[in-house]
Amino acid sequence: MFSRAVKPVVTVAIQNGAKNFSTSPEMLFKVMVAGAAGGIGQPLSLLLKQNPLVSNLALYDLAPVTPGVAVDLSHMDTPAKVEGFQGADKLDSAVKGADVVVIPAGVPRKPGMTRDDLFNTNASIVRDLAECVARNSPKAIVAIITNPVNSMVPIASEVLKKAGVYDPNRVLGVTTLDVVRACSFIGTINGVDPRSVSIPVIGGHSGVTIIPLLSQANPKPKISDQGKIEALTKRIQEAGTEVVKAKAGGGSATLSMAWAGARLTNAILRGLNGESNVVECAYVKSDLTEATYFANPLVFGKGGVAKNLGYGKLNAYEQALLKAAIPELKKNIAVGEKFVNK
Ligand SMILES: NC(=O)C1=CN([C@@H]2O[C@H](COP(=O)(O)OP(=O)(O)OC[C@H]3O[C@@H](n4cnc5c(N)ncnc54)[C@H](O)[C@@H]3O)[C@@H](O)[C@H]2O)C=CC1
Ligand SMILES: O=C([O-])CC(=O)C(=O)O
Repeated sequence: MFSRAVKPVVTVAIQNGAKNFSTSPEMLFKVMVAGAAGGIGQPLSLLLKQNPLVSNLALYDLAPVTPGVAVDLSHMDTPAKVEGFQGADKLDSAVKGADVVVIPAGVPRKPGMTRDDLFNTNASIVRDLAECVARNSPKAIVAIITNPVNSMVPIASEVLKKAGVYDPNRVLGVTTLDVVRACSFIGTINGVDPRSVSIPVIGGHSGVTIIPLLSQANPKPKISDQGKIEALTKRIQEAGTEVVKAKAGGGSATLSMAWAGARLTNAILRGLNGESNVVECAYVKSDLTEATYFANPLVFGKGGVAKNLGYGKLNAYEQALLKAAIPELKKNIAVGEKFVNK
């Protein structure tokens, strides 16, 4: 049975996707990965096994290879204790005591599909996982990677609401890959290290709902004309499809997603650990726009989302992008809520 470890204060360096930084971990946390044997789940678990804030890594999946993935990772000479949980009858034990539940369980796209085409298969997977969180670890922070993210977060939220344990600060949709891509593309354009780039990407995680705020990028992309700004925006919005096409039927982004997922999980853990000024974008319950869930920069703290930083000033082009995104987001949210409340 898991019990949370408390470690003496030491200074360690953590590789956080974009940035190197130091922290003093006092608390260590249990992270559960649902879908841990998959294309995202395996490299995500590999990255989480290296995180000094993780004491216990629970790897849950339906796939028969799951116990083997856990044994494989357990041989890494890092402190996190790894346990594998294969099959639905092991789900409750996997979730029990989890501080963070990361969900990349579900089917990915093939060429020609939209993320919404995954709804019918993935909705019940996320619903069942959220029910398990409500039963076993209602205070866990739930980070949902499974697509369509715009609808999956409302599903998990409605399930937790029904169970009477919903805390909007603890349920997030993972949009970090959009930020990672924007930083990567701007880094290339500007000829700088992409780790030195920061940019908010707001809205949601599909097509027109992905809104990179290039006007707020630091440094700004070295592009003079509006046509090129629009082309870069489009590339970020369609980057998932770029990978789906390149993999030609072999799935969607897995490695860059694992990197992005590890980055967001690390931000969540740093917040839980009491570090201040930990900021990442994620898709959460929101009253900033007419869409009741919305992604933008958030401060993470001991209870998950500590502060919503909003999205600042948009230029005319970005305002038009936002206008186009809202009806789509509202539709995606309604579909998710209806699935639980039908
Ligand atoms: N939020 C984002 O930015 C991104 C989201 N995704 C999404 O992540 C999801 C996973 O993608 P991949 O890892 O490439 O797929 P995959 O098919 O390689 O892996 C999915 C894993 O989930 C497992 N699984 C299925 N049903 C399950 C259940 N009920 N409980 C536990 N595990 C279950 C499968 O056995 C498999 O191991 C997809 O829905 C994909 O669209 C992918 C890339 C980026
Ligand atoms: O495009 C997909 O289906 C997977 C995904 O969400 C992404 O890569 O952004």
